[in-house]
Amino acid sequence: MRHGREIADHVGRVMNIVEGRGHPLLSDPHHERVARSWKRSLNKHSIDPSLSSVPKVVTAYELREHRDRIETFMRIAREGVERLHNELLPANYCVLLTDAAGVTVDYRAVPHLEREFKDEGFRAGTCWSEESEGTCGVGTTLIDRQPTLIHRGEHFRSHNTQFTCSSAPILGLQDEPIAVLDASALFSPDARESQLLVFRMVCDKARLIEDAYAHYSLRNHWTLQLGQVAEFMPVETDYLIAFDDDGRIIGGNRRARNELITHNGRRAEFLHDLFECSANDIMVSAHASPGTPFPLRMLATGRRLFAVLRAPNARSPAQVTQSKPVLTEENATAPRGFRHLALGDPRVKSNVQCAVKVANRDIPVMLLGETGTGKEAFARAIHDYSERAKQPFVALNCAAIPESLIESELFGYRDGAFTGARSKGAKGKILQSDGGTLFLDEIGDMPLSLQSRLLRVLAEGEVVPLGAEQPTPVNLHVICATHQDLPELVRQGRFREDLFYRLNGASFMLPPLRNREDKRELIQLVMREECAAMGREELRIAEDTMNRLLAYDWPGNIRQLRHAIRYACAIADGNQVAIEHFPQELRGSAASQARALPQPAQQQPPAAAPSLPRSVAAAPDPCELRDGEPLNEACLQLRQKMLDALRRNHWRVTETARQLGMSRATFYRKMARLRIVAPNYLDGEDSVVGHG
Ligand SMILES: Nc1ncnc2c1ncn2[C@@H]1O[C@H](COP(=O)(O)OP(=O)(O)OP(=O)(O)O)[C@@H](O)[C@H]1O
Repeated sequence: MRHGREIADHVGRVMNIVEGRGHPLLSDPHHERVARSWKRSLNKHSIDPSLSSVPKVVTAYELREHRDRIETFMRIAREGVERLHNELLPANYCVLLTDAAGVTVDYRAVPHLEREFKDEGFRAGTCWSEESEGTCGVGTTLIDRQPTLIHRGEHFRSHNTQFTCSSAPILGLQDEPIAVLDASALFSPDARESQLLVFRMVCDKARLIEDAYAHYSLRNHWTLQLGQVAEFMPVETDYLIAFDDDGRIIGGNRRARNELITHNGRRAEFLHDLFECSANDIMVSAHASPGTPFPLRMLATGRRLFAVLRAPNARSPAQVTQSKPVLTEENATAPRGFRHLALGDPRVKSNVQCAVKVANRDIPVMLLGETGTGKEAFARAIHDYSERAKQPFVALNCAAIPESLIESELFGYRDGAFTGARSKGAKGKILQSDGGTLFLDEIGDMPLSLQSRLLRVLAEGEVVPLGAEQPTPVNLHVICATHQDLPELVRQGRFREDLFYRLNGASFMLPPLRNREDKRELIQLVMREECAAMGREELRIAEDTMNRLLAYDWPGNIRQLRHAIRYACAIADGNQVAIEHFPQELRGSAASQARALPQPAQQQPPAAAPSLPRSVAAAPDPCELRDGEPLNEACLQLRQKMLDALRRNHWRVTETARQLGMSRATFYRKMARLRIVAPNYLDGEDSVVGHG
């Protein structure tokens, strides 16, 4: 109950302001806002400032209607409201969430003060709009769409002049108010400053809820989550930007709308209007290291941010095929999942066109091509495009693990199936990929004895783990890959013919890098990815270096390209990557190949220093090959011998070279000449390709 004297003083202050007799507080922008609100309350809403009745409460039926209208939002907001309530409870603040009409749809009381708050009108259903209450935290926030602290005598109605209310708006994607979050206390110190911390807490929680709802509202689009510090990205969204398959900006959270998307009064339409790269580049960077923040630079300001890309929530395959294909350049017509692979090479393009047709037909796929041509990347793209995308993609490289282990790796085993088995058994790769895709790399290295067991899995859709008696049903899409000539292995009796036909539902030959027509685009793309990963976006490839990279024959294909570029980017000091920054085998070879390229005399690169001991380098080599020349019979035999020995030794080069009576350097040189590259390009002391 307010005393008559207090009410009279309050009304006197209000009238002084409203009737323009001034007040010292008016110099402050906050008090200017309060004054404007007081004027609205009196002149527009015709509210009596002396009124001391409790606020209006809507009926239970009306409250249900108010809640129903924002049911989903309330579900998302609940966590934020709860957290604020828990934080402020010890200080005797109640927390409320109102809708855009100012009606309290969610209310958290202070248990030991519940009656007092209720008597003053704090409860579910109370309407705190400015039209009803005059100046108050919620009402003035809704009108100004700004966080507002209305402290004690700043309220308009005398009934509310003991309260302190910190309120913050929660806006939708079009800046329309959805709700207001508010924390109020019945009693507080006189000084307004005593409330600034609570005010800050309310603003932060309102932002948290608004961002969570923006994430939800934009879930069916591509979204970029952006932040200033990579390490903060997983826990806090600074900016959120959504875009469509064309790279056109759909919207974003409030900070992104105000600070990024609209700059100097102009609204960016596409991602490339905003960043120094295209949507295509962003897709590629994100694909290279899923879930890891990658750097992006703002076009207008040069400011660097970190980004994480999130794919749209699952769309039906029909929607995916109808959705306009992404991006601007060569790959504009490639379907989702394949865009980073198809950069303009006609063979890759036709592979992609065919792959999308079989992706959802459960037709086994066989991928052929030299090592490092991107067979696994292609297999993943098929999986990502297919309806199985949300299920596991499980890969097994049959050449990379000893024969004796393939069986348990693939089929799994029950507890105690063999000596050394883990006591709880293990789910093999086949069962791990149940519902998804099993990628069998280097299928030509699958031991004959296991080929028949694999055939049974494919034919009968069930697997019997080692030591188990009963088969377990399994549903998987098998994609296999090999760089070997499988029909030849079939002829030699090393690969089962029936398994070959079972696996070969649709086959795709991935071209070697040296024959790809989009070699330049691939080099640029890998360069961008590697630079982004190192945070060295300023690095560029000099044109003469590019020519030499284009002329090199890349026996290890895209894998070798990626490693070479990664190495060069790490070595280069300035802004340019030059040929001397690349690994030795590339410098030597590129130098000789580049001689054929027409180059202005002054741009001739310096001859690369020979890397091999003179005696070895000078020795006549029966396997000396010119660019693109097929391997002759002698070379093929030596290649097979080296490959067999490498596999026996699990690709340990030093050991293999020793067994074959060659120095390590000679062995490396022959590997390069004979286009042998390890299935997994190992790093470290025994790396199969030495740099330097
Ligand atoms: N289109 C592409 N664009 C960029 N990078 C690619 C592309 N295709 C493959 N890569 C990269 O090349 C490397 C080798 O790719 P992947 O493992 O798919 O080749 P592979 O043919 O399966 O090799 P292997 O036969 O030795 O198993 C990986 O680092 C991959 O990221």
